[in-house]
Amino acid sequence: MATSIASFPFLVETNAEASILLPIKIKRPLRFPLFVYRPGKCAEISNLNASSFGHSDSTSLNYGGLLNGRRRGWLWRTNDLRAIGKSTGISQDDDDAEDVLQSTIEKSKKVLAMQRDLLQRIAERKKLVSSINNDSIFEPQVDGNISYEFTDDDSLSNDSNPQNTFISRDEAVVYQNGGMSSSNYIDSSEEKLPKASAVGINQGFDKGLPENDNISTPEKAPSMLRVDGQSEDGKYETITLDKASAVGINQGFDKGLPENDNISTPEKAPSMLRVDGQLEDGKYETVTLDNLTTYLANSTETSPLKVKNQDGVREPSSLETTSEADNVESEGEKPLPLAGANVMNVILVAAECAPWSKTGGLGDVAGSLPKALARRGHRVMVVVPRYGHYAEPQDTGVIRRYKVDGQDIEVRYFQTYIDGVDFVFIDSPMFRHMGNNIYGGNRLDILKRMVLFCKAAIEVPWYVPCGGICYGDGNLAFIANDWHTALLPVYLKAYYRDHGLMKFTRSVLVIHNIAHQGRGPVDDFSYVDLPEHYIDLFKLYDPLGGDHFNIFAAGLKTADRVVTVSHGYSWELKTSEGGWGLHGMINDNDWKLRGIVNGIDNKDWNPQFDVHLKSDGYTNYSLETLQTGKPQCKAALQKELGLPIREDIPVICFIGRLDHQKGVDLIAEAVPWMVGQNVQLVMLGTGRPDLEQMLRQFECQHHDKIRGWVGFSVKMAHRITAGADILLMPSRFEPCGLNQLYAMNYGTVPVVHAVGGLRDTVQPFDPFNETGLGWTFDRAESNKLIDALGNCLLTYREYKKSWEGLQRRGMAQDLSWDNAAQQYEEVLLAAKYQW
Ligand SMILES: Nc1ncnc2c1ncn2[C@@H]1O[C@H](COP(=O)(O)OP(=O)(O)O[C@H]2O[C@H](CO)[C@@H](O)[C@H](O)[C@H]2O)[C@@H](O)[C@H]1O
Repeated sequence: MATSIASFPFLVETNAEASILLPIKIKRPLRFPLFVYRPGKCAEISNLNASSFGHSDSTSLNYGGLLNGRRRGWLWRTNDLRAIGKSTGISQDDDDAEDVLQSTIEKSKKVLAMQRDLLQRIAERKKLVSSINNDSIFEPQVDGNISYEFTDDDSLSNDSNPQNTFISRDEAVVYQNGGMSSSNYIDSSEEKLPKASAVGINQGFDKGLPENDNISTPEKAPSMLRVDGQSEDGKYETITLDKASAVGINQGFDKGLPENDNISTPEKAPSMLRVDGQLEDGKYETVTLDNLTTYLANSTETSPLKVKNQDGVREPSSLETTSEADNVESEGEKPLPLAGANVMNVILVAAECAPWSKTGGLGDVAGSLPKALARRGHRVMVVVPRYGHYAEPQDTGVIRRYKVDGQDIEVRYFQTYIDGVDFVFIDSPMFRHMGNNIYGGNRLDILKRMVLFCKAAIEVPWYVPCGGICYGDGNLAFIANDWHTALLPVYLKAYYRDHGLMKFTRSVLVIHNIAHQGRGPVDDFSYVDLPEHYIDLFKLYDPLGGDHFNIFAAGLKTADRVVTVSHGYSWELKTSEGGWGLHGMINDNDWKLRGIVNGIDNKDWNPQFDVHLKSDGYTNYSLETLQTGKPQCKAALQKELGLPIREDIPVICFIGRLDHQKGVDLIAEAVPWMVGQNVQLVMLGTGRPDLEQMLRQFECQHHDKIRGWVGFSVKMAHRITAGADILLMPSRFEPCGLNQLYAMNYGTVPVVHAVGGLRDTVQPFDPFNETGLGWTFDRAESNKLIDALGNCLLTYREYKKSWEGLQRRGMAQDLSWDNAAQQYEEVLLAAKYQW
């Protein structure tokens, strides 16, 4: 019986031209040729032919390797595959072939068993996750690491304890991409890492495995595959495969297995694993683990695999499967991505991105919005400067040079793939060692850094392969953020679109804070390196300073669409008070402006999973355990800060930048009143030196009631949010505000100035109807703050049920990014179809 390649949709035959993974942990000489790519030198791909390994058979046999984790690998001997499928030129009645056949059947069974195990673990994890939070937006992680080891008997073996097998530091996998660049995805910072879990993704072999079964190479076999996964320890792993390794992801098991050996597909398997493939015709496909089994199951002869091409359009591939896939129980049709046919390539460009770099809310947004867009099915990248040495990103080997102020500056690109998002870091001496002083230096220093950053970021889709494939400039939208990257839309136009390049690339500019605009004297124009006539975009008349140079202005005019981070702020931006000199222009461009309220990262900022609540007496809690968990966190906070541990005393907190915007001076004015209220006040912030000093002074003066923590501590921000009862946000203006969202998610009741995003997100408490989420006051004045806080304290003390209702309503909200991501998608689409 002939078995066509349709049974093995991912099973491909490699040839000498194909790049190949380094096999790892080979315990005895291989008997087969091995193509080895040596890092950095594609010319050194060497064909270690059969004789190199003491084997006389010169038949081109290959090893497919799928590196798991960052360290673990397994090897698949193509010879075996041929033995079951394709005539290799080796006599099929050869005893060896029979042996190989038998061993392959054995291996197949093992692989199936492992797959079952993986799926079971996935199902368990999924059950756990769904029991934790039905509404949770975060993606469950795979902890079912299945490993394959190339053992002495040349068989694929499964290590029952996946944590036990590792490859050493110098064992690496490198891919080579068209000679343009190479990327080493192995993180050498860890001595030992768990093995990959993706290798268990297959659907079996062929029953019976007839002697002369052929395996033919599909016309359009994936030439580059990538598997990304998150392991139990939270480490991320990226594996790039080529054709040779694609054999590891195969399909079709099963003949010869017991009748009831069906594989159950969990309702929704974790999507932490992703397989990206590029077809030979340049088309691109993505399979995540959450859809992989369905993907495979659906890919019958009559239902060809759906693939996503580089333009994001899903279309059938020539890869097909046989009805063997029917042996896998699928729980239903794989739904299309939420974005449907609208999937796009999206690149968010920002000056900071949590957790690597963060000075405020922009970092949070850059770290979490892209993940929500990716969950909708878009191919998403974040580009951010590399301010220090970060553990996850690896050097892609891509080097480019850009002119800044007449000098050629070299940049390198680092890359990692986490939660469905490619994070690309631009490395240059100009960014390096900035640490957390991201915006340090004088005006021109920052300007030059941003010129370099925007120039380098815009060409990432051309030059930086992610998972082996560059994004390209078709069906692509950039999301630039604040003035730091407002040059990007301008460069897109001036350098590219004006010259017929990047014709299908669009830009969206997000206003997080209009107060910072990248202003300077008109002469600053010489630093941005643009044709003379572009100066008009930057020139702005200011009643105070006359004509000046304004980067935000140029970005707002040039971007295809503009978003700001709440509806309230989009309205305020158009007023002379809220527009900070740009209101006229924003009014002129009103047609392309939209307000979208930020979401929060439900994984990082979730009291149920918060990693900062796992020690020092803190505890994770949820709506169900609010009444015990939150008081425990409060006591732990009081203890950590050296305050009296008193459950009955309300803890009021403030977290944020110490500047005019945040209204911390209004809190200062209210402090004399507050200390008479038998409350505790905890303030965390950095910023203006005078305000920092003020915090210290309050702590000295009222040591039994006030703590002023001067510094930037993410851990303390989380702990304070969990342990406090009340959050104060008397911001003078607040485009969105994230702290009030975090607070509500933690059952901490906000008292806010009703402005911008604060007004949008904190519905005032109505004691008659028991509705609302907190207290608001309508003017940024300390007496207004005192009024609102007074009512809040009264409710806290006298109306416990109402208080609990406030907490619960806050926690029950869906504050996730999913809703916002959908709205961003609409904006991206509008930009896409805009000419
Ligand atoms: N000392 C400290 N230690 C630890 N963490 C600290 C800290 N000071 C601040 N943070 C953290 O920084 C973030 C601040 O976010 P915000 O949205 O409140 O303000 P920001 O003004 O920076 O952001 C701008 O952009 C965001 C995103 O769009 C808008 O929400 C906002 O209105 C706009 O002003 C929060 O995650 C907070 O916990």
